[in-house]
Amino acid sequence: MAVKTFDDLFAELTHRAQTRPEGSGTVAALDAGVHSIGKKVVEEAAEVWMAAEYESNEQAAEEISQLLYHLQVMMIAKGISLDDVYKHL
Ligand SMILES: N=c1c2ncn([C@@H]3O[C@H](COP(=O)(O)OP(=O)(O)OP(=O)(O)O)[C@@H](O)[C@H]3O)c2ncn1[C@@H]1O[C@H](COP(=O)(O)O)[C@@H](O)[C@H]1O
Repeated sequence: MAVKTFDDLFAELTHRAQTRPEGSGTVAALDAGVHSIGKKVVEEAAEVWMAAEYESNEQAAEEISQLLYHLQVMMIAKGISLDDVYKHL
């Protein structure tokens, strides 16, 4: 099976937001709102930092994946598209 890319995850989360399947953590996070998502972004960013300093690269990579997930949830909550972000890269 091919690995999931950043764009694949964004498409998946956008679909979750539109279809609102029961039990989706993404739907729950979106319903909780920007303030709550923002706290998760900061929490995961701190976990990335700590894992990078004190844990293995594998553990750091996992924390980075979680940070990317929460950043995408924030983008969807705010109506920010991939292109809105990419144009600044
Ligand atoms: N990639 C992720 C992903 N990365 C991180 N997370 C969430 O981010 C949180 C990470 O939390 P931690 O590991 O720090 O553990 P924690 O602090 O104890 O977690 P909480 O108590 O805060 O929930 C968890 O709540 C995870 O559910 C993710 N949740 C979902 N996805 C993917 O998003 C897609 C949609 O998921 P659902 O909306 O849940 O169906 C699926 O492909 C999932 O694999």
